[in-house]
Amino acid sequence: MADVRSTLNLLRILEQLSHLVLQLQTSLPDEARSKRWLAVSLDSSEPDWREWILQLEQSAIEYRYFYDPVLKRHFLSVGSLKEFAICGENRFHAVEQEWQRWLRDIWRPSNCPLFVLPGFSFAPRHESKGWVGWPDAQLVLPQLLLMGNETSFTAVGLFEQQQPNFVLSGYWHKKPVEEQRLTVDALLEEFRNSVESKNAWERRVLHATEILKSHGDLEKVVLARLSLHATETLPSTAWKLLQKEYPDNFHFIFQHQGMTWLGASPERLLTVMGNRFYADALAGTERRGRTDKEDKAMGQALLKSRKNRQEHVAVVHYLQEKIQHICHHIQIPDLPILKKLANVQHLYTPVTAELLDGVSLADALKTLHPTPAVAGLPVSDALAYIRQEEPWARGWYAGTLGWMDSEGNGSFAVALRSGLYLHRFIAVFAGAGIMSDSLPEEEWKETEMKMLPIRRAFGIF
Ligand SMILES: C=C(O[C@H]1C=CC=C(C(=O)O)[C@@H]1O)C(=O)O
Repeated sequence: MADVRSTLNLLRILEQLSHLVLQLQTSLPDEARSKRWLAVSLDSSEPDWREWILQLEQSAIEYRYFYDPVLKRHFLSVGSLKEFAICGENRFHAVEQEWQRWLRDIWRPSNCPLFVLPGFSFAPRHESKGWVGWPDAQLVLPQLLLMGNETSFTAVGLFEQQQPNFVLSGYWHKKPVEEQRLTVDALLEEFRNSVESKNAWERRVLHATEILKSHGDLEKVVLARLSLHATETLPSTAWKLLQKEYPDNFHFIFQHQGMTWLGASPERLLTVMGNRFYADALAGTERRGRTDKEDKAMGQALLKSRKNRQEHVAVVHYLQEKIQHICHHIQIPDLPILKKLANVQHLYTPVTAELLDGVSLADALKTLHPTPAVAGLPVSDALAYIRQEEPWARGWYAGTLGWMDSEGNGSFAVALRSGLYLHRFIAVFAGAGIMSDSLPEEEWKETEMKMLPIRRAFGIF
């Protein structure tokens, strides 16, 4: 009976919020009457994130979920009152401005928090090809927001002032609409045609090393690949496994037009909290050892590996150079440490700083995304190389997504160790940083290791 209880739980929360808003409407201050939306919140205990996601997956209501391991906080955004999608270079600022516009049209009591979960692709699309149905950036104003930890949560309901009844319940048991199948089928076909053989991908790596050796501007390029698998596992089940195996990663599930984009990323792009700024440099990879002794030895070897250290230092320098335009009081440790995940270990350097006055979250996102860890160095040359040489569109793989609140705070992860679920298929993505001395076979193995978490979570061995 767990299902029924949880279904009722979410609906009951919405019902309570709906009663609150009806009460509020009788005593609204004048300035509230001209606003389009009203928001109300309630605090409660015993959140059931897992059951809620399971229930949402079985409904036709689109939702977005993000877990921030630094704050140890879950964010869930359910349904959609309004959507904003945009393509092009100006996407970060366009999203921020749209959010500000929406905020000006929402009236809420002073203690009612608000946030959204925006998502951005790897790079603005230059042609219309690839990832049909997915814009370069997307923002949704949900009907219901839930945020909290394992023991308590805050629920926020958003309602049209003119029509404050909640709209979700009617959709609860609906099946996904048929038109979405066309987009899903088109994307599946695109991915089928994008899968490369081991030989073909290694040829691409070899070609990149030749370019890198030719002493042009390009120092490093990240080459990615995808694999496509039939699966009987549902995203909510995969997510549960990922949460168990990778509790310290950023977890995300973004539903869009009947598709589910999900992952468990080790890499934070940035966090902004007031004027505090945090970012991670993550580049350089080795597998985990089979015993403690082997694992330690492999970690030490990674710390000493010339190729990996070079790759890592280049990312750190890049970050340092970039953020000095938006930050001061920058603190970066001299040496990387190891970030150990269940299947791989990475070289990792945490970066902290203070934002300069007047710098917004969108400024910071635009400054840092995409990083050399997912593009290469220099970033603009690497992007040009990827655009020309990568035979498929990355879409939202290696993009960025996270949460953003009404005060301009937010935290964004790089969408790695990720996959797109399309009606019983999972497309899995991974890339590897290619330097002039990279060995194609080793890089292939590295992408296989990086694909393992998503493949395993979907029952693919
Ligand atoms: C591009 C990916 O990983 C990046 C992040 C960490 C380490 C990386 C590396 O060692 O190549 C990559 O730069 C991926 O997971 O698809």
